[in-house]
Amino acid sequence: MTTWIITTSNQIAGLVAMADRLGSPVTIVGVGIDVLPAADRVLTVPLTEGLPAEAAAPVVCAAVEARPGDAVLVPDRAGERVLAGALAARLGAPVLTGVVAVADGLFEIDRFGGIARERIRTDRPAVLVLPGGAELPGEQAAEPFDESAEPFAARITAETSDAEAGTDLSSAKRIVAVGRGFRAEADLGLARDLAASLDAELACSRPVAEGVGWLPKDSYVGVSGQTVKPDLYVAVGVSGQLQHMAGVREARTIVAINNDEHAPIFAHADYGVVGDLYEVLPALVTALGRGRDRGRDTR
Ligand SMILES: Cc1cc2nc3c(=O)[nH]c(=O)nc-3n(C[C@H](O)[C@H](O)[C@H](O)COP(=O)(O)OP(=O)(O)OC[C@H]3O[C@@H](n4cnc5c(N)ncnc54)[C@H](O)[C@@H]3O)c2cc1C
Repeated sequence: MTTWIITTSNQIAGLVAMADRLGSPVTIVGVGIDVLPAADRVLTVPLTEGLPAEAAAPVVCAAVEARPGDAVLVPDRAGERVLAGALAARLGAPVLTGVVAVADGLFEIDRFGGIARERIRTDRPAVLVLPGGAELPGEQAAEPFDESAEPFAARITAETSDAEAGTDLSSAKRIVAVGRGFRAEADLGLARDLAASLDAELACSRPVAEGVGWLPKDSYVGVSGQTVKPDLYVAVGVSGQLQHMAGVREARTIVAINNDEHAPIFAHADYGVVGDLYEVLPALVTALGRGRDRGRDTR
């Protein structure tokens, strides 16, 4: 049996951890990347300039000779999800998301934000879409995979960059998450100040991204968004509904700031501030600044 990891970057610590649990020899297939973390076998599917990773799907499918019992691990990122779909179609394999445990070929999956757990056994390979995780050092030069399969004829014709994009929340150590407690988009500046003070990334609840569109869609945390495991998660004006908290279960410390003492978030928080975020955030940013200044004085 083999565990396959398909990736376009070295941000695969989460996948390597799952591969360790599966215990089979590991083959990493890098798409458009040729120096990868060490594994039993490391292959690269080269990408010519202007070709998006998704276009390499036919070549990636040719490279992955998965057999029943094999697991194919793919990071939960936009381009790679397309590769997961192509591989599943080619292998006749199920795509499993939310896998939390594997034992003897039995995959355990959280359902409904973790209130139920489903167990799945398959007599085919399984394609698992998982949070990629932190970056690992590139240690092994990959062998090029030479195959006659033609990539799709897609081309990158233009690129627009989003000021907020490019953050992989799944590997962030500190996160400030904003919810609908903010009255206006401009007020998110308060949360950005706090994030800057804490050297944290900015995330949000689903309505902030999908509803009012104040932050990009890949910024929201929860059962249908990102799964995160930071050391510190500061939830500001977030009510703490089950669907949101499902994405935060592995956070080490949760701090909640909410003006409703009965908000569900307080049942999940290690520390809670019952108060108006419009007063609490500026005070917190000032206090953190003072703390830093004091630290400088004593050096
Ligand atoms: C199938 C499904 C999937 C979903 N998936 C997700 C998901 O992945 N992620 C997700 O986040 N949601 C998801 N949701 C939505 C989820 O159920 C909640 O509706 C959502 O998380 C609520 O977002 P919120 O906490 O920002 O807003 P609200 O629930 O409106 O909470 C706002 C909070 O701000 C507080 N507040 C208001 N004013 C202030 C103030 N001045 N100072 C301090 N606090 C204040 C309020 O007390 C309240 O607790 C899903 C829903 C469904 C049905």
